[in-house]
Amino acid sequence: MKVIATSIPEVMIIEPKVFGDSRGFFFESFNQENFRQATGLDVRFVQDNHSRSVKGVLRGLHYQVRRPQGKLVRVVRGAVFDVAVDIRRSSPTFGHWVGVELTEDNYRQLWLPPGFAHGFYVLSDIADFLYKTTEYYFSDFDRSILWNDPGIAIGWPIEAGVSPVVSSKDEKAARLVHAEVFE
Ligand SMILES: Cc1cn([C@H]2C[C@H](O)[C@@H](COP(=O)(O)OP(=O)(O)O[C@H]3O[C@@H](C)C(=O)[C@@H](O)[C@H]3O)O2)c(=O)[nH]c1=O
Repeated sequence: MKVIATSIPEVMIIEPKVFGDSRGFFFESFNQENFRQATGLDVRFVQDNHSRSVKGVLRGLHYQVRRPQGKLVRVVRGAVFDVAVDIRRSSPTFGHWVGVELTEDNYRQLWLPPGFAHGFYVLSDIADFLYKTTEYYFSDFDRSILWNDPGIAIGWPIEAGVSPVVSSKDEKAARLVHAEVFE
C-alpha cells in the first residue's frame, strides 16, 4: 500500500496494492500492521458502516462530539467527492478542508483522524460507501456542520443550478462558527 499526503498532514490517502488477473482482482482493504507501518498510526476500528446513495446526494458534514471517530473511508461502487474538514480549534489547519475523489476504479481510501468533520457528494448513479470507525456511533453525540458554509468554502464539484440532495438534519446544520468543535 502507498500513502499519499494531502494539504492537511493528518489526512492521508491510502492506495492499496491491487492484484488483477483474468478472474478479476484481489486487494487487502485493511491490514493493521501495514497501515501502522505506512502511517505510523496504531488504530483500532470498532465499527464498519455501509451506505448507499444515489447521484446528487450529499451526506455531511458529520462528526461526533465526546467520542470523536477516526474514519477510513472508501467507495466500492460508483464515485464520490469526499471531504475532510479540520475542526480542531487549536490546529494550524482549523477550518481547512481536503477533497479527494474516491471511486470504485481508483481503489483510494481516505484516512480522517478524530477531530475532523466528514462529508461526501455522489458523482455516479449509485455509490456504495464503506468505512471503518475507531469509535462506536452515539446518536446523542452526532453533529452536523452546514455543507456549504461560506466560512469553509468547500469546492464541491456541483454543477451550477443543481441542488444536492441532503437530509433534513443536514439542511438545518450549524455553520462552523456556531458549531461545537474540538479544542
Ligand atoms: C452513522 C450511523 C447512523 N445510524 C442510523 C441513524 C439514522 O437512523 C440512520 C441514518 O443516519 P444518518 O442520516 O446520520 O446517516 P449518514 O448521513 O450516512 O451519516 C454518516 O455520514 C457520513 C458523511 C459520516 O461521516 C458518518 O460518520 C455518518 O455521520 O442510521 C446508525 O445506526 N449507526 C451509525 O453509525
